Amino acid sequence: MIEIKNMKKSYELGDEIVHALQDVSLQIYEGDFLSIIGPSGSGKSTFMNMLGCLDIPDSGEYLLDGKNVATMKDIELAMVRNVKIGFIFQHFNLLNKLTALENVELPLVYRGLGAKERREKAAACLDLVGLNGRYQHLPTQLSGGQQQRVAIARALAGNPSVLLADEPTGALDSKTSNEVLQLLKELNEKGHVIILITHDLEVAKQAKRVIRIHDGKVFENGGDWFEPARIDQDGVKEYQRQ
Ligand SMILES: Nc1ncnc2c1ncn2[C@@H]1O[C@H](COP(=O)(O)OP(=O)(O)OP(=O)(O)O)[C@@H](O)[C@H]1O
Repeated sequence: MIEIKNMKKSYELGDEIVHALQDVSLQIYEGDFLSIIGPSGSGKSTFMNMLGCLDIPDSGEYLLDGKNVATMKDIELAMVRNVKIGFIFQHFNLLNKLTALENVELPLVYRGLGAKERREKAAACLDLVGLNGRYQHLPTQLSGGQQQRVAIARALAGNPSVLLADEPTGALDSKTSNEVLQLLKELNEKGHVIILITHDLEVAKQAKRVIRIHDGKVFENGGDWFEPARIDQDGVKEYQRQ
């Protein structure tokens, strides 16, 4: 469903060139649930921006459902983003003056859906994430976990094939984090591809596949990553596929 081939992205900073993504190749399949883990500065945000069609690489290919995203113009990118990808953020990014239902409806307004259809879809998405009975609550009247559920419902509203979650549990306590991760697992079982970006190994381990990013290069786990003795921030070489 997603195929990334030899993707490169550099930033110029004065005289220095930062190679944020170095020849990254990755396949993401129907039904996948993968996490991307890496320390600060490793290239996670850069990679997420590419995966979310928020930025374009310097070179390489990005095929989404067989279409080469890397060559699309801004307007096409915006369309792909709107239809194919649902975004979930660490700090929820809800509008505080709108109710839960109105927040979830918002992306559907941009799609030109009528009010009744919007309301029904938004309500169905809130039901799906376990928030029936909370339609009229404002974000400030909801717990952090409930706010993240609203944000997940909003991401689901447009029925995207991919959910791209950037540190979705970063602002939550561990119990609530587990509930949100459980919800993401259930959504994956229902057929959504989930890409979870995190710096937390315990969170990353919940996914079916774990991709480690380090100095702009990606490594996939070879199955023996998770022995405790081998887990440390600097042990990336140990984790490379043999
Ligand atoms: N706009 C930019 N201009 C110059 N350098 C940049 C820019 N954006 C990112 N970089 C550099 O590219 C590298 C990768 O950054 P990136 O933000 O992707 O890392 P990250 O893994 O998301 O880090 P964090 O977890 O701290 O957010 C870093 O060395 C960073 O300093």
